[in-house]
Amino acid sequence: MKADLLSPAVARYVYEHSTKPDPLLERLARETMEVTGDSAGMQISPDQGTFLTMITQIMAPQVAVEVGTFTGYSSICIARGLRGGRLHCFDVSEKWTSIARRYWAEAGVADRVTLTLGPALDTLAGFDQTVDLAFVDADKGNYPGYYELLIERMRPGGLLIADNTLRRGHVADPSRDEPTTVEIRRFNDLVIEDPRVSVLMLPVADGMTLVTKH
Ligand SMILES: C[S@@+](CC[C@H](N)C(=O)[O-])C[C@H]1O[C@@H](n2cnc3c(N)ncnc32)[C@H](O)[C@@H]1O
Repeated sequence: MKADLLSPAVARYVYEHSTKPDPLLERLARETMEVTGDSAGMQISPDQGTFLTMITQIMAPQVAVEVGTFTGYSSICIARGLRGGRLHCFDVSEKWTSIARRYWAEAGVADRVTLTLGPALDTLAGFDQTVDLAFVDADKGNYPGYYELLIERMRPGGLLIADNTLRRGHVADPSRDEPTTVEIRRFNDLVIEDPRVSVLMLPVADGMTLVTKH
């Protein structure tokens, strides 16, 4: 459970009163742990997965984008919420996304997911569709670049969700100056100053920022 922003008792309560992942997602989480070791911590948490499926159902996007796919957990949650739209995934890792491809097939969503491999600043620059929904969960230093590329392409009323925007609460602690904390602070400041959008930070898991375009 990633929600160490809450007390353990509240985090447990929230977990117990939220829809759980199905056996396929549980198996994917287990395999990710076995195959990637410590990197498995990059995977979104079950409550975030439930949230992504719900928000995708509500938004009913024709074009959804994910930056940072890893072994596929969040992409399956988004793809499962689609009703006729497509999810375009961007990642650099052939190795990790080969696991995602296998699970997309098993989950029955492979026909609605496209994967583009390569540095996402370059590959997104060549993406020429209007974006309805975006989930950003890749290298934190490039969040400002991904944000600009996605907001430029987003329809009015579209939604961008950025993950890990609280950095375990370190963003609010001036004594913390690790590179990733500094990068995320810079991103959070940039977004709240942007007159094109409305912003809500959700203290879910490691912090998710919701950004809607006016
Ligand atoms: C935090 S993980 C994504 C976790 C995923 N959303 C999930 O739920 O399992 C970050 C991913 O970003 C990818 N990544 C890192 N740098 C990247 C870049 N410059 N361009 C595209 N993807 C990148 C990594 O390969 C990794 O798979």
